[in-house]
Amino acid sequence: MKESSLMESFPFFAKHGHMVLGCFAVALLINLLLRSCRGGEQFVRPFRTEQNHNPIKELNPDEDFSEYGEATDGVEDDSPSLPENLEHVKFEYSRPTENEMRERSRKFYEITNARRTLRFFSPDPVPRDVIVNIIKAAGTSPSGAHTEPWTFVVVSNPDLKSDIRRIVEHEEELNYAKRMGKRWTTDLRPLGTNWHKEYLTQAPYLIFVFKQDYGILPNGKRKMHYYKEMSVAIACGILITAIQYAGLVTLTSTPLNCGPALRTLLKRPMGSLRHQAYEALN
Ligand SMILES: N[C@@H](Cc1ccc(O)c(I)c1)C(=O)O
Repeated sequence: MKESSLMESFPFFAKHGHMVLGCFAVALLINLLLRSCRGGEQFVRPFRTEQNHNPIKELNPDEDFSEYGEATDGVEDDSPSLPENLEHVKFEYSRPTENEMRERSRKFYEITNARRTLRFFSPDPVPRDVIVNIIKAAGTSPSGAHTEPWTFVVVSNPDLKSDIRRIVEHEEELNYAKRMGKRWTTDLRPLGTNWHKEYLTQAPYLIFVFKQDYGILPNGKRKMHYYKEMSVAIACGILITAIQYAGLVTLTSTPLNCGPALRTLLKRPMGSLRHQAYEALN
């Protein structure tokens, strides 16, 4: 399992600083990890074909999920992962006029063009249902074989945020000092980034996005996930855009080398060999 590269599409310019004062804030951390299991507050989007199903599943962190087990079997099975008689959702469409399209695309561009990657946030609270809607929007993303290989974990607890900040700042200090190297740190200099991550305790919400390398079928077998990184990345794009559309602000970040410690803190399932080694050492 490898950590994704950090996504940085818009630099933060000091002159935009005043724009966020008084705004609601959301810090977004993207971390690509193993399949979902437990920890924090967790939202999982079910198949859209499941009618009358509450799309948000809130898991009790103390619940025992061991019954789901580890997938021990391969996928040499002739039954598909989705139901054979999968019910398809009816598509309703009415084509807008060209002028309507022009206007809608222009307005949408204006909204996306106003997004900035920020490293300071207002601690003002944001209604929880807004975050739920945003995650539901991200969960409408297309995915390989409709496997929806993602888990969103939302952290708002101040103690947990402090623990996360401690882990990230510790690793990032090493990253900047040793791991990233001269070229990388030189390229980042104009952006003014460093290992101090006050925003991790300032922002009202941290959203972790976990990649599920595979799922577990009801019969305990492994459910194959296809194009998982691409699928998760598309979902992240929708997530960020939904946050922007709601009038909130974000930082998209993948703190290098923090995966194992964050997985452990957030009680995520064992991931890479590196994570297992980390667990063994701690
Ligand atoms: N993870 C570090 C370094 C960093 C920062 C921005 C960026 O676009 C890239 I690529 C890397 C940090 O978050 O400071």
